[in-house]
Amino acid sequence: MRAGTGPVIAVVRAPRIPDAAALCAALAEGGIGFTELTFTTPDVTTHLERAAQAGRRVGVGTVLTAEQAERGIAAGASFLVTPGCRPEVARAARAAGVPVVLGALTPTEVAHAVDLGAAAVKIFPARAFGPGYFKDLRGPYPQVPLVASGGVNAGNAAEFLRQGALAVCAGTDVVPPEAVAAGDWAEITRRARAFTAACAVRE
Ligand SMILES: O=C(O)C(=O)C[C@H](O)[C@H](O)COP(=O)(O)O
Repeated sequence: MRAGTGPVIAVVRAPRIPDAAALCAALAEGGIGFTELTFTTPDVTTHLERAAQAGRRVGVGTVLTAEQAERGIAAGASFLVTPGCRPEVARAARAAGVPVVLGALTPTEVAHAVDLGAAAVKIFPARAFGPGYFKDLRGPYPQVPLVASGGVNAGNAAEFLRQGALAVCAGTDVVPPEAVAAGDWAEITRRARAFTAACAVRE
């Protein structure tokens, strides 16, 4: 995958999800095929099951422990995401053969995440250093798939991709907690469409 063509992952951090399958369908309608539900949502495993059974590509994020990793995988998560480098989560993912995206911020943490077997490294919070930081990281780490997460929106996503992120995470810009809780799927499709349209980087 070359820079600028990567997928978008919607990160859902909502207090309530009325219908996870409908939520994923609304995102897919707007061009976002990957959804990350997070452990800060109550009953996240129930939502994972519902979305996975509907055939959606759904993963689980904010995974901090091996126990959470195992529960997420059992519920149908096809990928795991952590906010920081978590060796026990990496081990559980490897044991189950499920890809894990480990969070990192500094160059040292990026190396640690790679050593732990990360399928990709999530630079979080990406807003802290901005898009130019991805260009800096790609110097020493040209082969490491970097994902921008935290503060990415329709206004800056293309720049993160242009500067070297292979994928971007869309959180509150695409899935505002209140729209999710209200089951406003039309609004979420509209936001997903605006985000993916803004990501269409042409080089
Ligand atoms: O859990 C993850 O995977 C995260 O990366 C943490 C953040 O919740 C997301 O990155 C969304 O952040 P915003 O787009 O700023 O709303």
